[in-house]
Amino acid sequence: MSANIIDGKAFALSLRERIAAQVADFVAAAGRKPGLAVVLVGEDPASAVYVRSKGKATVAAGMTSFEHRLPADVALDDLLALVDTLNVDPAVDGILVQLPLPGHLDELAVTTRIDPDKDVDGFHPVNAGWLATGLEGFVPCTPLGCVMLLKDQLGDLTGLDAVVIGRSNIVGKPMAQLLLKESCTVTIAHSRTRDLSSVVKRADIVVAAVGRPEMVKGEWIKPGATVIDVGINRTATGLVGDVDFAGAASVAGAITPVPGGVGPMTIAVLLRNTLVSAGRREGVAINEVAL
Ligand SMILES: Nc1nc2c(c(=O)[nH]1)N[C@@H](CN(C=O)c1ccc(C(=O)N[C@@H](CCC(=O)O)C(=O)O)cc1)CN2
Repeated sequence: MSANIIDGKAFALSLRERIAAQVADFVAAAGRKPGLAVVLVGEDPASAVYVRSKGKATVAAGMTSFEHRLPADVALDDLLALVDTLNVDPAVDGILVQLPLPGHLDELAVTTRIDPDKDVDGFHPVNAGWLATGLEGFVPCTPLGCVMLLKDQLGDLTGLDAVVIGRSNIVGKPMAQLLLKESCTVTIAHSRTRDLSSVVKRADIVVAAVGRPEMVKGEWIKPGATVIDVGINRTATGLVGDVDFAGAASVAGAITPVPGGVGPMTIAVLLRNTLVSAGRREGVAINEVAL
C-alpha cells in the first residue's frame, strides 16, 4: 500500500484565502483591521523564522501585525509589562509570545498573563479549561490544524480509534481533547507507555507529537491508518518528523509529510483565531464553519 500524502501546505494556503475574504468583510463592518501582536524574545533562529512568517502571513491576510523583539536577557517583569500593555491595546485582538523562551523566563507566568480573550495561541489555562469542557475558547493552533486535516481526509471521525503520542500542554493534551470532541476513542501515549508499538497498532488515527526523530516505525502502523506527524526535528540529514515517513507511508492510508504537512497549518490557524477574536471583540459575525 502506498499512502495518500496529505498536503498541509496547500490546505493552509486555501484556509488563508478564506480567512482573507472574511477579514475584508470584518474591515467593512468594523472599520478597522484585526491586529495580531507577536513577541519574540532572543535570537533563536527557528523562532525568528516563524515570527517573520507570522508577520508576513498576517499582513497578507489583510490584518495588522505588531512585532515586538526583546533581548534574550530581558527581565520577566519587563516582558510581563509588555504583555500588560498589549492586553489593553484596543488595536490588538491577538497576543502571542513565541516559544520556547530563554531559560530564565517562566513560560507559565508569561502565558497566564495574556488576557484569555486575546490568547490566540490557546495556551492560557482558562482556554485549556474551555476546551476540556467542550465550550468555546481559543484552541491551540497546531492541534486544531491537525483536526482540520483529519476531517478533510476522513470526513466524520466518530468512533475511530485515535492514539496521540505525546502529552504536552501545547499539542498532546489539546489534540486528545479535540479528538474526543469529534467522538473518537482516544488514547494518550507517551515515553513511559508500555508496549507503545502495540498501542499504536490498533489506531485508525495516529498523531505523533513526541519530539523524537523518526521514532514511530512503519511496523507500528495499522494498514490503512491515517498518520499525522507533528514533529519537526533538525537532524544531520535534514528536517524529519517523529514518524519514519518511508516506512509508515508504505502501510498507512494517508500521512502528513515533514515539511509541508502540519507545520504550515499552525500559522494559518493562528490567523483564523485572530480573526475570530476580532469578531468576538467587535460583535461582528465570523463564519467559522467556512474557515
Ligand atoms: N507561541 C507559540 N510558539 C510556538 C508555536 C506556537 O504555536 N505558538 N509552535 C511552534 C513553532 N511554530 C509556530 O510558532 C511553527 C512551527 C513550524 C511551522 C512550519 O511551517 N514548519 C514547516 C517547516 C519549516 C522549517 O523549516 O522549520 C513545515 O513543517 O513545513 C510553522 C510554525 C513552537 N513555538
